[in-house]
Amino acid sequence: MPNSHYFDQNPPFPEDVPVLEIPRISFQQLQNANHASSVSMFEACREYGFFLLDLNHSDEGATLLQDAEKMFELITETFALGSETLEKYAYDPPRDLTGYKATGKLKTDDGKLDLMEMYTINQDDIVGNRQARKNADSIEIRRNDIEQFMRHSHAIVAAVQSRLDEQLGIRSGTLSSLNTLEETSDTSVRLLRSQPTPELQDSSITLGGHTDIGTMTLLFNVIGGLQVLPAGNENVLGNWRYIRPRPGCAIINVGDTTVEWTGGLLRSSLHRVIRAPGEQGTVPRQSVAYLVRPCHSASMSRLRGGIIPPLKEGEADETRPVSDWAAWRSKQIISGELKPQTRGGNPIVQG
Ligand SMILES: O=C(O)CCC(=O)C(=O)O
Ligand SMILES: [Fe+2]
Repeated sequence: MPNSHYFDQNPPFPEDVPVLEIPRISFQQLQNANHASSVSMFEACREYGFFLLDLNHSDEGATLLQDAEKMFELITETFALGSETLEKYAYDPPRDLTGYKATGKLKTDDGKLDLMEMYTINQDDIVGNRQARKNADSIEIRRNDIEQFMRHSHAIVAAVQSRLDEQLGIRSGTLSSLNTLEETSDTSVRLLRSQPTPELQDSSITLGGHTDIGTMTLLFNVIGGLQVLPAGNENVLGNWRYIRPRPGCAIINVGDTTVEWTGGLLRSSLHRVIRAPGEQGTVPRQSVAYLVRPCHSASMSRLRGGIIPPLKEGEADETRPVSDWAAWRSKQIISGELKPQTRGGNPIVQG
């Protein structure tokens, strides 16, 4: 998470583990439409599908760091309720992913079961786009804090998307207009927590390999364990790289929906969470993700204009509504028809 005191309270990230060196992009520079920062951010979204967003030196960034601290407090309060209480708010997959997910509900890549507890809170519930849902008490008490975190995260993602619009050469505001807070969507705040597992191997998987299905994800964590499989690498243990959490920074990653919209120019990378490296594996791990999904009314079809490649002969536009598309993809993954893998990152074809 956010601020350095959280990092100081925990064992350090070890120096001797393989790390993916993703660029650290200053949010202040992106706000100022700094050209070099926008280009680096765009290139990172194409090459890695991930970058670090440095929130220092920006008022909006500082506010979001404070909001994220409150979400970390909320994680502690929520999971302290215990799984028996939280089961009353259990999620109902595949129809409804909001609510509590206990450990052991998902298959991991090694054929075992996941070790991550999650509680997912839907945007519409929090901003009032639909009738409020009854959540665990810890969440009900902090509705206002959650709304602030959501609105501020959303504004930061929208600012990033504006720079992507420019780099893609499409009309300003295009990407963010497809995932507004004003319309219903499956956008959510996800609270994640895993307990240390001293009895298990260092490489034990906490949350299996996946790509995020939505448009973009903004993530705060303090303890390592998040890993990315860099594009072009076979999915074997030695090829995965850690993303090192940094104080004052959020981790941003591109989701599958943006890959669709950009005709595969941007990349959504395969990532997972394994047991935290070194001494960090001895403490509980918390993270908060803001997972942006397109509005229910948005289209999944490829955007037109700029450097986005037009559909080739024989290629059909995606016409399914966003919810059907997401349900179809989840079903393919659950049934094993589609192995989750890195998508997009295609070369730019000069017209
Ligand atoms: O906990 C993390 O660091 C990553 C979580 C994640 O990838 C997700 O919730 O989609
Ligand atoms: Fe993810």
